[in-house]
Amino acid sequence: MAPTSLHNCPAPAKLNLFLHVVGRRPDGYHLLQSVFQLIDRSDTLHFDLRSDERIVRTTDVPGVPEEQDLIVRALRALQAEYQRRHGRLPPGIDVAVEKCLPMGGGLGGGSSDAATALMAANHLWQAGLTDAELIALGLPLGADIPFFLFGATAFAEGVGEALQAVPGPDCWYVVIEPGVSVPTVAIFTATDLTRNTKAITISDFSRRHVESNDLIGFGENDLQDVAARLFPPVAEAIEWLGGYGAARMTGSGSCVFCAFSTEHEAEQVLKHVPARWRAWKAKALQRHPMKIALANPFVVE
Ligand SMILES: C[C@@](CO)(OP(=O)(O)O)[C@H](O)COP(=O)(O)OP(=O)(O)OC[C@H]1O[C@@H](n2ccc(N)nc2=O)[C@H](O)[C@@H]1O
Ligand SMILES: Nc1ncnc2c1ncn2[C@@H]1O[C@H](COP(=O)(O)OP(=O)(O)O)[C@@H](O)[C@H]1O
Repeated sequence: MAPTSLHNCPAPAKLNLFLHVVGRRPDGYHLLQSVFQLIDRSDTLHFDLRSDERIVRTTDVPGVPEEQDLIVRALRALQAEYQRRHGRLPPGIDVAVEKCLPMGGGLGGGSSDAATALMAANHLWQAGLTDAELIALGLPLGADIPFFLFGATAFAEGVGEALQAVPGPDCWYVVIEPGVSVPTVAIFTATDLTRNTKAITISDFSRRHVESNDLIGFGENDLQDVAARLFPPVAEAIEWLGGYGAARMTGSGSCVFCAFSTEHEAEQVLKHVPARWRAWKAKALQRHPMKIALANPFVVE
């Protein structure tokens, strides 16, 4: 029997270990190449089936009206797909969200929340959609959603929807939140954005990543210079963290990270982070924790 609630569901953050802009689609969207890495810093979501058919967010998310919340939009998209397949709506869901991940941080929090919601509702409704079908539902809502549904370290192409598994690093990260929210659109519309990095193949990536011989590995974040120019705290955080290793921005910013071999090394760096920034350590995850939980009936419910 399917459960009627799923509580304490993790929606982990991602880091873009590198992010290249390799071209543009005819509709103006930028073609990217990136490696996405899950980390163990998460929002937490709670789901309860309702006796009617409404999707209701029961917690306030400052700055995100309920109707615009990617969680609510993802659940409604899956509800409509269920109706198309079964000729009736499944029960509604109350969803509560505890935000931990900063918005506009490049950690993919909103997309991860939506992906966790799709996985949870697919289970609660016994809707039976495959990962590929959930990815097709999620992609129009946000380009990072397919990665979270994929659920493991991935080499991503297109706008982020063409995903192939790559071995994930076994390391710890120090992540600094520079205290600014970067709107993705502001970075992609900048005239000085580099849009012509040479595309590589996944085997180029694997070889050059090993050759690069440092933990952060191959590549650059092509969005970083624009974000650092428009948002000076991003530049300051990169410069400060760069004193301890190769520091890089994730996604379109604002967060900045550096990789370390051990938790202890990450803790030592954290002790010195200037008080004006929130900073934390996180471990690289090999697999999405929600996928692990849903594959094990004794963990969920
Ligand atoms: C850059 C990345 C990398 O992981 O992540 P974040 O930093 O947001 O986490 C993503 O590709 C973010 O994709 P997504 O989350 O869909 O971006 P949105 O905020 O919806 O995009 C806002 C606007 O940026 C432009 N945009 C976005 C993605 C892309 N590949 N090309 C674009 O040109 C479009 O004009 C779009 O309307
Ligand atoms: N559940 C949600 N959590 C966070 N942001 C959301 C959510 N739903 C919609 N959004 C919108 O998505 C934007 C990007 O947020 P987020 O995904 O956390 O950052 P980023 O895209 O930089 O990784 C927010 O500014 C907000 O307007």
